[in-house]
Amino acid sequence: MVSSSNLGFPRMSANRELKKLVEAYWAGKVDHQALVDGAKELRALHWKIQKDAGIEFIPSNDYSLYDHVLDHLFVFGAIPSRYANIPSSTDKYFAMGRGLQRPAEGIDVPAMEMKKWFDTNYHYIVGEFSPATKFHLQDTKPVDQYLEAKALGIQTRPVILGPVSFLALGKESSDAPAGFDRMSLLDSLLPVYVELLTKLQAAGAEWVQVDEPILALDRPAEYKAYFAKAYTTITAAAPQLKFFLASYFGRYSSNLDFVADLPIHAIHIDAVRAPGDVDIVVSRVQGKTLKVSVGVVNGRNIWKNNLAQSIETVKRVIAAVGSDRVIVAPSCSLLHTPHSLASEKKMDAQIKNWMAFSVEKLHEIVTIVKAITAPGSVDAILAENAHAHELRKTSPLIHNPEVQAELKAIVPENFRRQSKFEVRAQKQQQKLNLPLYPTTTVGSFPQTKEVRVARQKFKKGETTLAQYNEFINSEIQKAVKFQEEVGLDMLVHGEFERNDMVEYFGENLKGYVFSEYGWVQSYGSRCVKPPIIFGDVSRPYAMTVETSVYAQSLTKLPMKGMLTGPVTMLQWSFVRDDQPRSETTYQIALALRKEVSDLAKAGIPAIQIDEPAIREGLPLLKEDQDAYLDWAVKSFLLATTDVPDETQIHTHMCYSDFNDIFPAIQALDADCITIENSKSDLKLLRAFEKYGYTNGIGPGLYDIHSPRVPPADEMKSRLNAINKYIKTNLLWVNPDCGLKTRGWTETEAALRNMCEVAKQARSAPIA
Ligand SMILES: CN1c2c(nc(N)[nH]c2=O)NC[C@@H]1CNc1ccc(C(=O)N[C@@H](CCC(=O)N[C@@H](CCC(=O)N[C@@H](CCC(=O)O)C(=O)O)C(=O)O)C(=O)O)cc1
Ligand SMILES: N[C@@H](CCS)C(=O)O
Ligand SMILES: [Zn+2]
Repeated sequence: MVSSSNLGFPRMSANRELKKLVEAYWAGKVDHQALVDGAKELRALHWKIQKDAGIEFIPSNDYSLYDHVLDHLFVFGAIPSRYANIPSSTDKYFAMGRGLQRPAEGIDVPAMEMKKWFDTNYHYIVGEFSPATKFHLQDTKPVDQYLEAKALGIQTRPVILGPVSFLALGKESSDAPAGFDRMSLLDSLLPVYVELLTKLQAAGAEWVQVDEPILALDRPAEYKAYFAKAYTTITAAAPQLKFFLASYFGRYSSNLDFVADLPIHAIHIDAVRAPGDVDIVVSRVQGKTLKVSVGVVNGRNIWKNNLAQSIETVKRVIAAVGSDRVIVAPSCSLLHTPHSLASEKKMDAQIKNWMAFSVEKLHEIVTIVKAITAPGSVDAILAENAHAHELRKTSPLIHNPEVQAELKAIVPENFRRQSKFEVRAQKQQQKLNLPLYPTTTVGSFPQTKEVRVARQKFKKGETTLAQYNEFINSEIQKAVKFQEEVGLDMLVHGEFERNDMVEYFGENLKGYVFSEYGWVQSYGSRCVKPPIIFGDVSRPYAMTVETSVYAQSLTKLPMKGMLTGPVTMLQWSFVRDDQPRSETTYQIALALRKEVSDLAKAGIPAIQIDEPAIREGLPLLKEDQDAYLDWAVKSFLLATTDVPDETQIHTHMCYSDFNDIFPAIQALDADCITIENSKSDLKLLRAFEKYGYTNGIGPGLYDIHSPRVPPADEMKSRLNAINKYIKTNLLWVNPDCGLKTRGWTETEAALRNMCEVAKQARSAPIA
């Protein structure tokens, strides 16, 4: 009989309980036992939600206090030596994720690198591997959490990151010898997987979900052998366990040639991103016994499933392989969608009726199964679902003829600045008169509790708009004064008025709605609340001009306006699924073009249009990438080119590997790009040199995700290293990213060090 399954449940819970718990632990407000007990309670609640919804295959070990890749590094003992002398195991775990500075104990370790999890806004911790890496099972979290659920009467399917993805998603550590390939560690890693799987088998697990999302990427030929070796070894070692292999976020593509022949018991298809894979996989598994998990419910978006369509897809698979071999599932883990719609009391009821968050998605999965196993039993739900889809399709809320007309009127000149960079740079320097190694920041200053509480009070109606604005203006005044004092050359207003760099604009643009509780984990305890694009996007009023003009009025130094770029606005929102992503992005770009132009007209000399998500949005398979880069670059250009040469356009990118999109970065033609760099081991800079990047560039001098204050010497040697690759006249000095997650004390110490480093560099500039 066809069965229902989930691949992973969001960890934060309905009101970000996990975030609050972990942060309370870090702040010393609760002890270790409270952390352990609190997390256990949340897991129990989440298992119960899934069981009550009627899900048969419920995941365990999908839960994590920080990140599931970090959990695996910890479980397999892949802990870099710099963390060795942190005595407590929990502190060590968190230090790997976020760094730790305890001068009294002689502890000062930066965090490990974070990277985007495929094309999502979730960040994972990047493993570091060298010939010295010695794997051992140093923690049994997957077994412990399986037993925890079992004790509650819930048989779960533990989720583990597969051995090939585990290594592939890491990197060679900086002390690894040249030519060392981390995949060569597979042989020494497999025995530890075997040990873990044997323990899971002994504990009573029937199935294990092995995630190998690396299969959604183009893989070199060697991967066939890696997978064959890994899966022959681990399946043979735990013969009573059934292996559910999951890849998601895209097509198996040519990887299917070897995946279908692995000795596994079920294979998952992301039927939302890769609908074509359904028939391809089905034909490849004909004559075999393995089950097919059909991921028809979208784990990456919040729209209601088209149940009739999904039922048809599942029935097609059943017809081909038989109902006993079919599993209905979300397309990927539900980690990337918010907890439940039930908490949303303020959202427009019509639009809310088009949506499903994680809990509702579980019910969709079960409804699809019931529609097949007990025909007629869910007819009312199916009718309601069809009606909601019909209403959405024909809703006047969605379409705006003015926006459509503006899109049609775009001409090629709208994608070009007036002059080339060299000409613009001269005019800008005449106006700005910046020193060599000009210092700046990426935009945000600490979003303190005070700022957030002030916004919360205003939103609740406890303070007036005038009071809120007065508060924000006083924060801007403090930030401007602070920047002048520490010696920065180009200032920012600090982004205090923004809850988030995307959500804020979503709240101001037409065509968007936003949720109250639609939180999604971004990294560690940090969450984002992606706004929801439901219709044509337009700008009803200038969104940032007043604030930037106010900030500029407080100083003689140049002020940088601050906007979020069109691709990032798209990528970090839940987007409409009824038109191509490119079309939605052009709509956002048109709205931003008006804002950029208004800022320039208001006398703001520099405008930064952040595009941190441009690399994240890159399609996973090479054959799809050029088309994306074409519209992504054009969208940025559309947003940024309606300004005179004298206006300096900045952009900013972070937390991705940018090497493979270099030509596109150059094509953005920004006057300056500030880019996350401090943990990139100079790889990024080599690419800037290799591709002969011609415009201004500010590679980050320090990591901003850790409370650790970078010593001046550390930044000085980083700047010297950078200067070997980037010409001095193009070089800017700045942190990796915005400072919103930092406190003022460490921000001041770090920026003072940074400005001092720039000052010293000016006294002996490298030609
Ligand atoms: C640059 N990054 C961003 C990404 N995606 C985005 N959408 N935005 C980004 O900035 N992706 C890549 C990186 C990820 N980095 C970060 C960095 C920091 C955060 C973060 O700090 N998130 C906050 C939530 C931010 C927010 O929306 N705050 C609201 C609501 C505040 C709140 O919780 N209020 C409390 C009351 C106040 C209090 O007691 O503190 C409440 O409602 O209970 C606001 O400021 O108004 C986080 O806390 O996780 C995310 C990604
Ligand atoms: N301007 C934003 C960019 C973050 S990627 C900030 O400073 O927070
Ligand atoms: Zn950034």
